[in-house]
Amino acid sequence: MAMTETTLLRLQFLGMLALVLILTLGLGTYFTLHQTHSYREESATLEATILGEQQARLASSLDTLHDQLQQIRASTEAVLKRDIRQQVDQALQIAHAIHAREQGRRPEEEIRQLIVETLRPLRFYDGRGYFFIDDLAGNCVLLPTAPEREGSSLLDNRDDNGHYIMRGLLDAVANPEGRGFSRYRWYAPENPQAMADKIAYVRLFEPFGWLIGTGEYLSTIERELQQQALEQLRATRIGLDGYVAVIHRDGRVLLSPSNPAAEGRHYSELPPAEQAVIRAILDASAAGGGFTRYDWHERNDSELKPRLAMVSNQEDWNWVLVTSLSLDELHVSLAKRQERLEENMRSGLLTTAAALVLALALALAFALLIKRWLTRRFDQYHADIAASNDRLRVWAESDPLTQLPNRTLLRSRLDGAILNAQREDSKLALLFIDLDRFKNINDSLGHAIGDNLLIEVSRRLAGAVRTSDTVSRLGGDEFVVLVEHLQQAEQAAQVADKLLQATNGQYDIAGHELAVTLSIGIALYPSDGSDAETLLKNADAAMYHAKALGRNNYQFFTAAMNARVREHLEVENRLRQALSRSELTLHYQPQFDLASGALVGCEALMRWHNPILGQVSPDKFIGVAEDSGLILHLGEWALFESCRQVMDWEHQGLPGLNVAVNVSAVQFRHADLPAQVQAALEQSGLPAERLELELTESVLAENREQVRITLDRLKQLGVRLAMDDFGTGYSSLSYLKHFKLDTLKIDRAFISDLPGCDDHAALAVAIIGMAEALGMTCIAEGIENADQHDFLRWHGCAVGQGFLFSRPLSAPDMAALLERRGEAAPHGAPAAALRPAAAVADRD
Ligand SMILES: Nc1nc2c(ncn2[C@@H]2O[C@H](COP(=O)(O)O[C@H]3[C@@H](O)[C@H](n4cnc5c(=O)[nH]c(N)nc54)O[C@@H]3COP(=O)(O)O)[C@@H](O)[C@H]2O)c(=O)[nH]1
Repeated sequence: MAMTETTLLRLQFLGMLALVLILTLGLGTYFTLHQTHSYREESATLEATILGEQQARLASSLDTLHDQLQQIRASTEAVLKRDIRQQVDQALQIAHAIHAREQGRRPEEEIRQLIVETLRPLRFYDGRGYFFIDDLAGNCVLLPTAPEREGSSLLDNRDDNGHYIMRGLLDAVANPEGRGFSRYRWYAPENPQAMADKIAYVRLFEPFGWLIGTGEYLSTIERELQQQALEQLRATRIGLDGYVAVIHRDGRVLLSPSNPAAEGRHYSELPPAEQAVIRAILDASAAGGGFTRYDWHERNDSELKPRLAMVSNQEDWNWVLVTSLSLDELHVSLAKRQERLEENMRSGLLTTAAALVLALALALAFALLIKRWLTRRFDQYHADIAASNDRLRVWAESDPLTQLPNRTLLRSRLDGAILNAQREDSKLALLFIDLDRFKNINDSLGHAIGDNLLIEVSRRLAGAVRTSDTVSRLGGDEFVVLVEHLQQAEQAAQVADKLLQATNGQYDIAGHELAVTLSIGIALYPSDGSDAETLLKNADAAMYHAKALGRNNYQFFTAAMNARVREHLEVENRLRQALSRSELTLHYQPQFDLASGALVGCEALMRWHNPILGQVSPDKFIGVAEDSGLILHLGEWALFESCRQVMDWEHQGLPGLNVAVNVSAVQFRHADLPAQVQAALEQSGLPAERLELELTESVLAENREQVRITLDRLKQLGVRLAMDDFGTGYSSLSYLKHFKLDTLKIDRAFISDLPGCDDHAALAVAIIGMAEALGMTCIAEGIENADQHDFLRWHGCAVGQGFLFSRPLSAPDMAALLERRGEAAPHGAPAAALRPAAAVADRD
């Protein structure tokens, strides 16, 4: 399924939305779980903290209670002593009061009896306390609990520890104050079978030498203090509903503020639930104490409520202290704090939810913004692509130098134009244009000048035709103009005329005055081709024909041109294999010293015999070889072969001979000619001064500096340089001066009508004179008759060649000639006179 941009944008938006939702849900879930988990943890911590706090409170309360009880217990003896001292002090006051009152009024014995009987009935400590009187001899005077012992000595009375009780009492008053405490053990009223610790306080009653005292059991006071302590504990509150319970280790409930009815009862008498609790408490006590939990009836409450308790032992009194708190309180406190926690969690969750909703909203807004931005970017991208496609199309379809349509666009317009012409039954013309000798300008003045010239020419071409016509550049100096909607071929000729006129003339390019002419070939649709390919090929052929006809003109395509083009192609194809198939040979045209008639050299001329084409003239194949570049191989071969051949003749004992080899402009430009020449000389052993290279003027007209460098290198090798076909081209004297050439060859065109044609005669004489003046050898080529020969010899032309003397000869014929004459000598050497009759036929 094709993915459109709208779908892409939607998908992007939905994807982003989904992502944001997933993220929001994920984060929401995470935060919720995290908060819940935190809440649970905090709640558990809180419960543990509260429990800990309560336990600490219970423990601290117990510590305080233990301290209090310890103090109470520690005060037992002091309380006892204080109390019995108060009692004895009162008894002494009474005795002294009676003695003071009755002294002198009654006999001493009566006073004694009065005091004894006054003190006898006195009771305290809930009736169990009494006063006793003993004399200093240890005899009992008053003992209300055993009157039968009164009058008897108690001096030897001992307790269960063997302590002499009476003696202890006597010791207690044996001090200046006559008072003191004495500790001993005696039968306790609650358990007459066993003795218990007792403290007595005695004071000396001097009037009768008595000691009056009383004693009290420590356990009795301690019990009282315990009772007081229990009452204090009853009033003790821990927190709101915390209280203290006391159970004796023997199982008696001593204090139960929540259930006073149970006090004084053994726990086994209580209801089973309470029994179980107390048993558990006693077990905990037996284990050293600690925290426990149980359910207990609160006062006036039938419902069992959970309590947290701490059990602790009061060892001295065999008490088990139980401080307890209602767990309800703990739960209430916990619930309150959990509520706060929950509130915090809820507000945390709400904040998280709000943040997530906000984030979601922001993300949505962001996604929308991104979508909008992307839409704009896509639009911009399309606009950019369209613009760059336009630029690309322009770039791909136009020539970068002239901005004219290039071959691609021409082809497409030509195809369209052919279709139109087919539909409309009209004609169209294709004008193939090539600048005449543009290459020379390019090579001599440089590419920048050439490019500017092309731009100017293209401007003039475009200005000369209608805007509906297409002026295109194929490359180099080739232009094609497409003219549509023609009714007659003459209209194409008019366009060609206009183009020639528009472009003909001077061009000022960077200070150079340049003259430009065009050659135009015209092909018409449908007569010269029904497709673009054919029309272009035929217009090109017509353009070549225009060139061949002297340039600066236009030619319509004809069938003959086509044949020529085909022939050109065939020659090129067959020439490619000519070297490898040894179809090429060199013929040698002898050159003679015109003054002496001596054979001085020869010109090597290429010959090609093809099995199909037969003997092909150099005029036909040299141009093709130059156009196709094959001349590079052919020329190199000719150079090596001619040097080798001349030396071969010499090695055969034939006379040494100069040899002139033609060098094409293409060869001069591209191949490393000096290196080739050096190699040919070295390989053959031919002395350099016997080799002459024939260059055409067009070679010298090209890039002067480069030409000069190559020529200098050639001169350094020692070879001779000849200017061939002099007079047909630029015939520039400056070349002769500038390049220091050795030989001037007068073109045969000027020789052929000598001596009758005055112009050519004057020209020939001028060239001969010029060569002489410049110290150059002058060679006349194409001497066909004696008049020409005489004229040239008369005017001092040094050397001549032509059919008059000999046609170009095959190597064996040349060898035969050399053998016959045996007189060949280098330039300037004396030679035998040559007779025209000695002319040798070119077997070609
Ligand atoms: N670059 C190379 N060019 C070569 C080579 N071989 C030949 N050529 C060039 O081909 C052109 C035609 O040459 P060709 O057909 O060989 O003609 C030469 C002579 O046969 C011809 N000639 C000589 N004497 C006469 C004459 O009395 N009458 C007459 N009608 N023709 C005559 O002239 C041609 C030699 O010309 P030139 O080279 O200018 O001295 C020609 O341009 C050759 O240069 C090659 O190997 N390389």
